[in-house]
Amino acid sequence: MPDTASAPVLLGNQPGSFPHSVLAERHPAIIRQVREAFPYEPRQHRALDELLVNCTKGEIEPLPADAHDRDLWEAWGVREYAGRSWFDVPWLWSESWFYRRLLQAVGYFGPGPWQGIDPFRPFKLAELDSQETDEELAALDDLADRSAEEQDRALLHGSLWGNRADLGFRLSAEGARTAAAAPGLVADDSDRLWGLLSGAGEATLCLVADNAGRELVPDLLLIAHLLATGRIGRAVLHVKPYPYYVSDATTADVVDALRRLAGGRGAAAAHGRQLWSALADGRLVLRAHPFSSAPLPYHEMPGDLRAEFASATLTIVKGDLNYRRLVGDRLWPPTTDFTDVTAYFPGPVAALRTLKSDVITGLDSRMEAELVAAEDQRWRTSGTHALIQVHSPG
Ligand SMILES: O=P(O)(O)OC[C@@]1(O)O[C@H](CO)[C@@H](O)[C@@H]1O
Repeated sequence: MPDTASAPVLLGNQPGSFPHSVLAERHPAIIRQVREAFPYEPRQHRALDELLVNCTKGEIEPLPADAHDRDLWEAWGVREYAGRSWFDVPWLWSESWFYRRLLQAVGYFGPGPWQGIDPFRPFKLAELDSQETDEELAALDDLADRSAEEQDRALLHGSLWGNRADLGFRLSAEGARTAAAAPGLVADDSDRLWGLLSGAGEATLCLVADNAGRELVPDLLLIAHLLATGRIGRAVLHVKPYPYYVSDATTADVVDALRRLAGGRGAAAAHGRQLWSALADGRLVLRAHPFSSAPLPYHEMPGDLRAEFASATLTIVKGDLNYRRLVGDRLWPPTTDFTDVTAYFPGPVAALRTLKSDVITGLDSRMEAELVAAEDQRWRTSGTHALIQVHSPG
């Protein structure tokens, strides 16, 4: 890797920085919202009080001795980070740790009556039931008359811009999405993406999902379109093994999204039924790998996941957090070569992401200059810009 190894890992310890605001403001806001959304019992309120103090002023502590994933987390960093402030360890790590600890506080991992109750479900369902979702699904009916190229583009862009629908982001950036002065799409390798899916019907697509609701629905529609047009023969959809980053998709969210599609009208319902039978006959497969919610970059992925991505024709990695994990959560110079930072990835990979954190690679210098001139550094985190980047080894 040329100038890549030296870029600093993002920490949350700089007051005024975006990572610091996530730890100091977004996490307490999430605790408040979850507490208000559920009729929790006294022990959960106590645990949430403790978490609020611990995550803003305390130190990282080992998981309880009987936690099912204690050994995993010891290996993922607790052994190294225990006793340190949440603000002084990699930001990526602290954020994942927050969601793991929040689920523990509300009894998600059990045993007990609250086992498996997703603390973010009310927010996800509200979004899935919204009028915006109705409108997006109704728009599918007009797409059938368009050219194949227009359909490809519309469904790819639906999945890409669906990434703006991120509930955690909205908690701290409400109103921040003003129209962008500089171009919306800051890097666009979509021709290369379509080249990889040129379709003998035998291709396998791995799609590493990000958010549920208004992002997952267009992700599923993209998969349905690729299967229906023979661009792929099989899709593997990677979701999170447990609720994460407020709106990240789990298996339960896939089920809700498919019920929403199949229970609708017109083209949406047809796609829903198609996906339902693709699950039944194995053309669509779900995975909830523990590493999907690990606090580590993909560079450190375990062998079984590496083998799965190696065997795929293309892996599409969705969203901001997955981008941070794909390229490494570092303050790269924006013109750092995307190919260099993803050289470790075991097969062709495409990133589809709206920009919601400081991490960025693969820009050309003119684009960077244009963005800075128009918005100073706000383009990095405002969610008004997006990218499609592809790396295909060989
Ligand atoms: O992965 P997503 O849903 O696109 O975005 C996740 C996100 O909201 O969370 C992080 C801060 O908490 C940022 O990287 C990003 O803004």
